[in-house]
Amino acid sequence: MNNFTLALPSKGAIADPTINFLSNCGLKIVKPNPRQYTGDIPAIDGLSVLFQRVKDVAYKVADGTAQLGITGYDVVCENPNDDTIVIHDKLGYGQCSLVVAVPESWVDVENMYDLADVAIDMRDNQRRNLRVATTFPHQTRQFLHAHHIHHFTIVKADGAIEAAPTIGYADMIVDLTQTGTTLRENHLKMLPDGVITESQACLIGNKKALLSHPELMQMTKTLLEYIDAAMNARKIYQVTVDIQGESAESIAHRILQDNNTRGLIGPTIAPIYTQNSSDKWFTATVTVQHSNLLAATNYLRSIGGRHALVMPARYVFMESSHTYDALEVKLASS
Ligand SMILES: Nc1ncnc2c1ncn2[C@@H]1O[C@H](COP(=O)(O)OP(=O)(O)OP(=O)(O)O)[C@@H](O)[C@H]1O
Ligand SMILES: O=P(O)(O)OC[C@H]1O[C@H](OP(=O)(O)OP(=O)(O)O)[C@H](O)[C@@H]1O
Repeated sequence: MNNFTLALPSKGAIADPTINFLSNCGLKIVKPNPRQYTGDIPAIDGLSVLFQRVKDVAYKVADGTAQLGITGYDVVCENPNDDTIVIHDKLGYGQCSLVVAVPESWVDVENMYDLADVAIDMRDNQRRNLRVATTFPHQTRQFLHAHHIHHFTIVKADGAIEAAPTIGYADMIVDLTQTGTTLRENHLKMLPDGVITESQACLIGNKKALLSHPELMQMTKTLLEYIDAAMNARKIYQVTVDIQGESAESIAHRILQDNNTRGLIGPTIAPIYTQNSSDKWFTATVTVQHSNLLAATNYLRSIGGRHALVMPARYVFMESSHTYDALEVKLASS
């Protein structure tokens, strides 16, 4: 089989979470040597792993060196490329936002309209542009233009962007934030309407490679089957209760009365063979959404359910991988 490459982050905020995420999906990565930048996923024959910086993951997928990659959605938005397709935009970790932040001392600046006034004021009264420090110039330009701010200069900086206004080489910043701590500690405030991109880890692919290699599509399908099934499972529990009743049908009827206990299709009910054969006991199994677990358990109690045994699901395979189905549609229309 052809060898294809999945590029993964080698360092930074989403490096370890990516390894853990894939491992939780049943896609453990085997790295023969911790110092090497390559690895394998034994569950998918013919797919190698290449560890790269988050930005390089995006570049390598765009130029086809890697056919698949996991990186931050913020990075993908910053480097738009016609050859890159976003296959899954919410892998559920690495959440952060790219935001506009100004010094806390700018008490009159509460939103993007106020910021537009500041830019005009600087231009008219100080004869200079608003200086914006960022490593995301593309999204910053687009966002500021969309908010009618045109008199600005991007100051490229490599790290510690948050210090730029204090040091004095920029007036304000555009950077990633997660908890907001770094902004606060640097006496900056984000503007409530200044969220440019909501980001999390995403799976991307090289469009041309996907369109021209059926074996790569097959590998991507396997990858997505595992990812979808593991992500579906996070929301679902299997609940089993013992319950007395005249018949399996009468118990099923009671269970089906409540939205929270209807499960994916309906309950499974089986007889329990007790020592006292005059008692008619059954065991009923239903799948329950995580958010409805307590409500479902309480309903089962209210109809006579006892001894609720709750098991987390490991995988929930639906009739097909919805993400793979969506990829086929996107590729067909591209
Ligand atoms: N709190 C966070 N702060 C920054 N990035 C985060 C955070 N949480 C998740 N991320 C994700 O992790 C990525 C940052 O990874 P990393 O720290 O390796 O980037 P970097 O510092 O720009 O890398 P490099 O120094 O190699 O250029 C972001 O692009 C984003 O998608
Ligand atoms: O809102 P917070 O939770 O404080 O997180 C935001 C900070 O985290 C990131 O830096 P990181 O520590 O990843 O290092 P970096 O500056 O090298 O990217 C980011 O660049 C911010 O500085």
